[in-house]
Amino acid sequence: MKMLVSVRDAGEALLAAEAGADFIDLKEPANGALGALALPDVAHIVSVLRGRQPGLRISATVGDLSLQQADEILRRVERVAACGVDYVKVGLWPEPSEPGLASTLVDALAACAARIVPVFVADQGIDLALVEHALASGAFPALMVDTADKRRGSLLQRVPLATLAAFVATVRARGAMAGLAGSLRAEDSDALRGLAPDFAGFRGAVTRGGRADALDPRLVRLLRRRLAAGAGAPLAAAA
Ligand SMILES: O=C[C@H](O)COP(=O)(O)O
Repeated sequence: MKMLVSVRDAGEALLAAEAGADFIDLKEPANGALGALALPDVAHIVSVLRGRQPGLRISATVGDLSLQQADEILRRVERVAACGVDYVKVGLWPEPSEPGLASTLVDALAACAARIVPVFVADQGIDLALVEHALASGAFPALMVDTADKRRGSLLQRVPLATLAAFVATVRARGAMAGLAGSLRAEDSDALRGLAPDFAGFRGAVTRGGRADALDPRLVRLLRRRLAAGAGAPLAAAA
């Protein structure tokens, strides 16, 4: 299982890469689950990483935007992609009062030239029909799950494991990568290995004082070991 780590600047990006992150995800964690960085900052981090860690895959987000802001999302997709990232992450926030909006946005994203990773915001569960709809386009290299409310615990406690397993199986069956995130902790490693997504994403778990705090590379290394190893890799190793 690969590891995605969210970072807010070039210093954190290099620390995360050196500590074993496979995907470097550019975002401002203080601005929400998919908080966006300023475009010049995204371009700067990309150029630093390409110079020092050329093989690394880099994603960046368009920000926490609702489904009603589809035009703004599409504009930002183009601008973020132009910064040179490999993937642009776009959140799909549930909108029960307007059920067609999400699939309309998915269709518009599928038509974009950029490599987009739709992120299913799963605080109220996962719409597996929408997942299937996104996969049917064949346009997305990866699909992710994440949570918006970071105070309410790990994704693995908030969404039934059977639903997460169905998400992973459905995505992988169509040849895309499946990613899981949402306040995941080192303690979730065993369950994550059982679910076997292509990658798991972290921010809060690689900080000491909450996801807006600075990244601690020792925690990235700990997670790297816990995700790779069987049960029993010592939790205290990063202390
Ligand atoms: O993309 C992944 C997220 O940044 C994960 O953040 P989190 O671990 O604080 O939920």
